[in-house]
Amino acid sequence: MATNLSPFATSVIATSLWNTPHQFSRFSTLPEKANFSLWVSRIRSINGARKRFQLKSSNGHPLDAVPLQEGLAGIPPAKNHFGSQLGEENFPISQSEHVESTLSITVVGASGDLAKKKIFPALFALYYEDCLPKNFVVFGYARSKMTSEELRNMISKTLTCRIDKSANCKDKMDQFLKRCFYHSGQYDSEEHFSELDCKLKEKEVGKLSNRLFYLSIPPNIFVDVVRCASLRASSANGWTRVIVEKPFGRDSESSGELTRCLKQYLAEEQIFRIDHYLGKELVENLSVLRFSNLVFEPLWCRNYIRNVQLIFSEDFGTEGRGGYFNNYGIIRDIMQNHLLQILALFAMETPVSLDAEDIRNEKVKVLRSMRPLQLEDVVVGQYKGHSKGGKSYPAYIDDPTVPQDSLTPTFAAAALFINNARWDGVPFLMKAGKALHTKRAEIRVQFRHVPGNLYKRNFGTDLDKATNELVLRVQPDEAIYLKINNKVPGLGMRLDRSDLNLLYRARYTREIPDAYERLLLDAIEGERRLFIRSDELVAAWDLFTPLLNELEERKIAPELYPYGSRGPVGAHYLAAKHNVRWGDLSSED
Ligand SMILES: NC(=O)C1=CN([C@@H]2O[C@H](COP(=O)(O)OP(=O)(O)OC[C@H]3O[C@@H](n4cnc5c(N)ncnc54)[C@H](OP(=O)(O)O)[C@@H]3O)[C@@H](O)[C@H]2O)C=CC1
Ligand SMILES: O=C1O[C@H](COP(=O)(O)O)[C@@H](O)[C@H](O)[C@H]1O
Repeated sequence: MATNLSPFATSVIATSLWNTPHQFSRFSTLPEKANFSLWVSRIRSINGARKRFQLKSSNGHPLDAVPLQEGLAGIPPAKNHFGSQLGEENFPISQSEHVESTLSITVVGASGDLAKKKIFPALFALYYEDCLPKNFVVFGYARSKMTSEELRNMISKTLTCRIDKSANCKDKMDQFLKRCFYHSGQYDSEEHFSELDCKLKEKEVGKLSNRLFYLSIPPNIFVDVVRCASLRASSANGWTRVIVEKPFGRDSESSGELTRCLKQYLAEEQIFRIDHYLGKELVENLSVLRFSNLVFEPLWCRNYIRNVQLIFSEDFGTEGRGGYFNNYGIIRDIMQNHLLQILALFAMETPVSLDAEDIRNEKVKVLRSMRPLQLEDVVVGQYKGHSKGGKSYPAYIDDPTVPQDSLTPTFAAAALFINNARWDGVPFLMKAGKALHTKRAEIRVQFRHVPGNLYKRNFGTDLDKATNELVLRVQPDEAIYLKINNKVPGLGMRLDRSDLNLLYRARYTREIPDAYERLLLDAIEGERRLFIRSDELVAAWDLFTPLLNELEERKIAPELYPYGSRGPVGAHYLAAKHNVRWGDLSSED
């Protein structure tokens, strides 16, 4: 198997083998080339090192990664770029065990919106929290002409200190910025990536180099960059990983093609497909809530849950991103990835362990059990211009980069079903929209009615409203609350609805880290739990592609809704068809 992969990919397989004894069976050819007993003794020494190493990734579970701050008891034997053989001559153990390591992070597309808004600030936050290794550098790479000093100026404007931790912040920023450099180059130029490689080597000299590339660029240039980086700028002696931003294709075919192309240069273990919703605190908490509290897990099935709602809404339009958005639409932008990932986490069976593969195995089973999506179970909408309080808000098609006759949905609602024993018949309703009345993301779980409820007549007419509802408010103002029925104090017997509320800002003074911090840290640590595996991606696209094709082939016109409204009325009919009332509509929310 390894012989068909690039040298870059082969070195990563070696890394995996090196770090996880159980993976020997998967890639059994590689250890045969090396001295097996030597491998085993190294693994033992790595395991020893792990015990001393304070893990900092988001999973409280032993990692596959080589500890970054230890001396290097875990250097993988590697092939060099010219394909020389794996083996001891490349990595004499006596040397490797004493070599210091360094981490080089290259943000490709450093001049762009995401890099400025999220990636550099997240890297700084990790530095500030002492989560980055002692030796690290950050390189920005893009076509824009800029000096390192200009890059520092640019990113210094977006770095912020935590409110709860502002001591020495200015000094820390200066120290961080000193570690940031820039290289201008074309995305398809091997020569320019060779130049980057030289600059990286200058910083890494004498150390074992681990390299992380963050592709913060439009998807049409992903493969060029991966090719150039893999051939010219991958690490010769440490690991090389690549974080890929969405979109991962626009349907099954293009996504498959992207995966195939990436895998010409990278092994699956090197690809970190990011879905930043998986890095959000409340999404992380979903599994904790369910698997560490006895009160929830027994209820987590069709017998007790009436429906589940996954809601995403933004109170602004596609401003500035119309060009990108028009080619994708809200279903590809939010539903096929962020909401579907949450659904899979919500609905999966208990994984064997917290290991990334165990969790992703369970998620993929859910995705593959989804009932094919029917057009009649989907509503699409597009926002139109609207004036309110003397202010006018644009229509989607007012964006100069969007064609006047665009049918691209900026809103969608869908009813999905999971064809398995746990969830048979339970509607999972998704709703995602831009330019709505509020900004919010939440998971709502509506429970069934209490059978033979003694207090039925004390609820008045609307029994539906009196069922329990569990809400995980992902953002803003993170909270988990459970709606319960209780007696109003007094001599009569009147029932009321109240919330048992875990409001994060009231419970914890600590600022919640941004999702990109968690995900970057995990990629650095080699923790793949929160990244999308290729089979998950296949299953996600297989679910949505037929629907997307049908919408496009039949030129389904989206229902127009005013900017700042609650979205198309059709979403309510869809919910009603499945006996559901959207939970985000009640007044107390
Ligand atoms: N922005 C966001 O909030 C989010 C973005 N993403 C994804 O992250 C990635 C980066 O997003 P974002 O920063 O907004 O993207 P940008 O459009 O800002 O592009 C990033 C950089 O790529 C270069 N670039 C832009 N267009 C092209 C092109 N057609 N050909 C070659 N190079 C180009 C530019 O750098 P230069 O000209 O200097 O080379 C630009 O600064 C995208 O894949 C996006 O889908 C995902 C989630 C949210
Ligand atoms: O991936 C995306 O997410 C953002 C919303 O992210 P959030 O963390 O601010 O909720 C969305 O605006 C964008 O369209 C989409 O590509």
